[in-house]
Amino acid sequence: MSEDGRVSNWTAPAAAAPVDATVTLPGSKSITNRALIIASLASGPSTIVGALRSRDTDLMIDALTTLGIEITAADDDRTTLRVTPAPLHGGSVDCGLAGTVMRFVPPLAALADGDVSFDGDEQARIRPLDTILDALRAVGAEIAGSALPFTMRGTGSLRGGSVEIDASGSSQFVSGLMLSAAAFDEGIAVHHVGKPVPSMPHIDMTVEMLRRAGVRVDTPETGGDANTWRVYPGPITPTEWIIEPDLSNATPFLAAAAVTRGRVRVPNWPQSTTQPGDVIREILALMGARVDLTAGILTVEGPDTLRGIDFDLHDVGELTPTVAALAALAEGPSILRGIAHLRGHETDRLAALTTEIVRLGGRAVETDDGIRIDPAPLRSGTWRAYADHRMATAGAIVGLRVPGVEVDDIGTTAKTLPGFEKLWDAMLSTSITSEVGS
Ligand SMILES: O=C(O)C1=C[C@@H](OP(=O)(O)O)[C@@H](O)[C@H](O)C1
Ligand SMILES: C=C(OP(=O)(O)O)C(=O)O
Repeated sequence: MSEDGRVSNWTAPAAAAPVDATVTLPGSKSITNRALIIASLASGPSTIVGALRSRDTDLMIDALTTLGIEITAADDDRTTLRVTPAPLHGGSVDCGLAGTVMRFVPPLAALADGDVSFDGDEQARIRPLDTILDALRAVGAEIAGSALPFTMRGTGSLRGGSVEIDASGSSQFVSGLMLSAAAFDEGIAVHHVGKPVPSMPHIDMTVEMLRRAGVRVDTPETGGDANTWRVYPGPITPTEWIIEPDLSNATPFLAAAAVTRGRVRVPNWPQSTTQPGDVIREILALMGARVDLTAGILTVEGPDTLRGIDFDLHDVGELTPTVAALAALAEGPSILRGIAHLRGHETDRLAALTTEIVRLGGRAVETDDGIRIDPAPLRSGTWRAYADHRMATAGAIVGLRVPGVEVDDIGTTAKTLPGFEKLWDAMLSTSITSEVGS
């Protein structure tokens, strides 16, 4: 759905020629929403430069503002934000379909003086949440409910302490607990038990950003305890956050080069990063593309023959829809593994991807922990997005090579990349520099 609530059908443009474009991406959702939480609990005002403005980040801004934080955008630039902390009070939070809002805000809301009610989109109500709410209860919070909608009965402080959780369903349980924990009386020690935690780079991102703001954090690597992350109580330093471009959102554009024998350049690609999107370089190279990162510009050139891939995406599950679209257009079989937890993303992504690939004549089957995709000619038809921004962009990739693919709800890309269609059209309109703005 688009921001104004309309469902918008969109015929994905087929590439008449190899794409040749430079695409500048807006800021990272994950870094922006972490910066907003950390800045809200800091000991003074912080600045965020290059913030993503999208449904997920605007929901985060609204949530924090509702609880008392002052967040203002620069007059001439919506992506520059000033965040001024204030005592937190009760309110009502709309999580939309944003995992980062529904998992990162409740720990902060436990510090509010008053009730904070949470709700979200219908699909958000079935996303896993009880793990983090149970953890908050175990460290002193009073909460009515165990999924959306629920109410946090804030008392102005939270004890904190040690808690054991099974975070195999989402890394966001660990990140959410850590992000606000410096403001808990005893900080927090999160001990994970269960199958491996997915999306570890996102936990690394949390740790790195907390440390940048002066928070003391122990990890399994630095603290000595396997599967335990510890955040010590203490002040959070006001910080100037410079947000990297969203590398996961870059992947459909890079895929466009890979499937059209074209060339796409993405400037401002970080030399080192905790964003999982960086792994697209390895994936595209394995599929046969030429990948080069020089002077901050990532260039991908598509191969004559796109190879299938056997890849464990457990750490970088966010990339699955893009990789599945690539695999559906590849010459050989692909196996995408390690991603059972994607059944709890915006939609059940394993079911959604296999259904949509098969609907267009492709060969895809769900496995216990992923998808197997075999080469088959695809035909025109409707590609359903299931209110999932990355399903929508996966349909756009397929449509580059299969004329007549209609994405039923391209507006859902506004979750993290408003203006996606404009940017996609600009990429296709030849070798030009295209930018999506605020
Ligand atoms: O912490 C984050 O910013 C995210 C963590 C990951 O969640 P899961 O661990 O639930 O996959 C990722 O898929 C999501 O898009 C963003
Ligand atoms: C899983 C995703 O989002 P969320 O932050 O809502 O979990 C995603 O963006 O791929």
